[in-house]
Amino acid sequence: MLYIIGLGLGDERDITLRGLEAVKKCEKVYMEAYTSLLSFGLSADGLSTLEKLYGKPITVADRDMVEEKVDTMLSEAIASDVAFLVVGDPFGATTHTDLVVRAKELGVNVKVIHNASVMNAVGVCGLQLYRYGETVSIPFFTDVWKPDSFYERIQNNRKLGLHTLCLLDIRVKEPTWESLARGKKQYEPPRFMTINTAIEQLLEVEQQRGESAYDEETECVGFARLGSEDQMIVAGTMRELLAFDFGAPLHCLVIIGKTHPLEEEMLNVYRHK
Ligand SMILES: C[S@@+](CC[C@H](N)C(=O)[O-])C[C@H]1O[C@@H](n2cnc3c(N)ncnc32)[C@H](O)[C@@H]1O
Repeated sequence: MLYIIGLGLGDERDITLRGLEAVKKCEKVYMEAYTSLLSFGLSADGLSTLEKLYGKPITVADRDMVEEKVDTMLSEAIASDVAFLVVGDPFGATTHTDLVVRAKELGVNVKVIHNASVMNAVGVCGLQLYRYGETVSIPFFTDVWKPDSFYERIQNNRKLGLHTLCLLDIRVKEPTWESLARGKKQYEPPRFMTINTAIEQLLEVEQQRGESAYDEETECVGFARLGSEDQMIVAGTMRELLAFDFGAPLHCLVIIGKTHPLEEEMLNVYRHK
């Protein structure tokens, strides 16, 4: 059996009882470590906290492993119980549907154990979850690569008065261009996009497109480390949030659409002072 288990957003204690029971009976435990991270990170210490709680070693499954060596994990799950841990919910934002499809093709039984996701935790700011449009991802720009397909999506959401959740790029174990050219992979240090960088990039694209999808005065909410003890939630204009220090990752941003009075009342709790 392959158990795909959501860990929630805060720390090791956010796993559900059902999730913990499943992990405890699994012979092998993998942890997906490239689409999100727990608030205490994936440092040696962070992992050993998880390992201590579960009473067994964890294999960190990076992008290479999940994309290239997934069949090894699945063949283990034919004969024994294997856990695949995902921070947040396994089907929140990045869905691991490809893994489920591949497992089914190989005749592996799959059980999913859900948990909280960034997709619902943003509800804490008071903006109603059913008033959101398409979620967008903001990738890190380089000098020569500035993909901006998020712009139309934000524009469309805003035309309909809907809020937009912007998920911010995470670069973990990305091979450097030079190493790819040499054929021997070397990796860049991990990078997590801040709300400040996201807003800079959003405004850069608006300046180029000039279609007034949003501007410096557009109201947003910035979230850092949602679900952890020191989570930070600040509502303000893009200009205000651009200068605000949200601290350690992970960050995400909501661009506010048309609001209901009750949403406004709740947003006031988080207004930038
Ligand atoms: C692929 S999504 C998260 C998927 C995860 N499985 C889930 O359900 O939450 C990753 C992005 O969500 C945002 N994110 C995830 N956890 C967060 C948190 N605790 N606080 C703020 N943003 C978070 C960040 O922008 C991050 O780059």
